[in-house]
Amino acid sequence: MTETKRIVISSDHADIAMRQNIAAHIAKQGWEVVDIGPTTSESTHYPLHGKAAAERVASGDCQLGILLCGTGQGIMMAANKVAGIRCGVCSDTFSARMIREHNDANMMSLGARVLGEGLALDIVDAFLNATFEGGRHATRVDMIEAGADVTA
Ligand SMILES: O=C(CO)[C@H](O)[C@H](O)[C@H](O)COP(=O)(O)O
Repeated sequence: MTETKRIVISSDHADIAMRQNIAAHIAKQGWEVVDIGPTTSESTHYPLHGKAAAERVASGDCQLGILLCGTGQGIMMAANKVAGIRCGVCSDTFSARMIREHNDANMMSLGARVLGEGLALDIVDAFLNATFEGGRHATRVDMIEAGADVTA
């Protein structure tokens, strides 16, 4: 039996259309997409949306999450305040692949005012198609989660 793949996506007001187009793109790849972002471009606050999406991942309701705000930075900071979340901003496909392969990232954020939509979709694909390598990288991710010190 194949497990249903669920991914949460959210954003602030920076680019609703880009978020919805990314959601549709991901859905075509067999993911159940849980879009909890705002539906209008009325100004809102990225900390609220970053936290709400991160809680979906931290609870296990969704395996992965994609976030957008103007730069991707603020919403990433909000998501990373939730225990168990490892979220990075990506503006290139190499980083998007590596944060899965090496950092076991469970969320990625994008700068909707930084990226064109074509590049954003390629970055999303790189993130979704990569797999955590484990090994020495698992040791390091465990250190992140434990808040390990250099003297430990
Ligand atoms: O980029 C962001 C946070 O890192 C957000 O998208 C904010 O909206 C950004 O700070 C711009 O704010 P504004 O209210 O849209 O001018």
